[in-house]
Amino acid sequence: MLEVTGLHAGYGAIPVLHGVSLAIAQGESVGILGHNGMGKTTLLRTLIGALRTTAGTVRFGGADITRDAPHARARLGMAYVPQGREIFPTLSAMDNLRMGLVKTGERSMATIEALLEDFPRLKPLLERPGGSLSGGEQQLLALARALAGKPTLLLLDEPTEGIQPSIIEEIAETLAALRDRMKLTIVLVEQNLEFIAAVSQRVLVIKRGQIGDEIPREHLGDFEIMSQYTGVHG
Ligand SMILES: Nc1ncnc2c1ncn2[C@@H]1O[C@H](COP(=O)(O)OP(=O)(O)OP(=O)(O)O)[C@@H](O)[C@H]1O
Repeated sequence: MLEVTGLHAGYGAIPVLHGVSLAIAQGESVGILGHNGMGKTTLLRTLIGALRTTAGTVRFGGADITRDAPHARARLGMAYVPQGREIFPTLSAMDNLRMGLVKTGERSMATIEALLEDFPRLKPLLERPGGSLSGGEQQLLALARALAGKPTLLLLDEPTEGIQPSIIEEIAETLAALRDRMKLTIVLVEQNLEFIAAVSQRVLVIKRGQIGDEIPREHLGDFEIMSQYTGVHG
């Protein structure tokens, strides 16, 4: 479904990605593990088209989208939950969710009502301003808002950053359930070993702007071994 070949990108004259190649099948959930500054956010921003690809190709659902603008990629089914979540702080949680419908133009609330069954923690919070929710609640809201647009590929940038452990576990369970039920394809960049192991079927390691090792499936969840691949500790 997503095929990236020899991807280069950066900021002005500063190169950050030096030939990233990866292939992700429909319905697969792939984690990309890496330290701060290794290019995780840059990779996701290049995949959604917010940063220009300077060399290489991105194919999505068989089409070459390397030069497509972000809105065109969104229309094809890509959704992105950025680091920091970008909830509209003064809009209510419900209005934040409604913003997620803009992509499909849906007017009825059926999608949101169905989604809330997967996000029960949001139900009593819907009238509150988005900015008054805790970090974990905002992350759940950002996920639900992204899913309201009915994406086929969900790109997540460090969803556990700054979030208390009890909600991290809930977010992992919610994502794993959605992945299994909706056959969502997920690309998750993270440095939280436990979370990435709970959500991903495969984990790739990014180092200095390139994909290095793939951690063998049998080692997912063995945090000592995982940390040897990256130097990231659980
Ligand atoms: N807007 C920018 N202008 C110039 N350099 C940038 C910019 N954003 C990021 N960088 C640099 O690009 C490199 C990769 O950053 P990136 O944010 O992709 O890393 P990351 O792996 O996501 O790390 P983090 O977890 O800290 O966000 C870093 O050296 C960073 O300083």
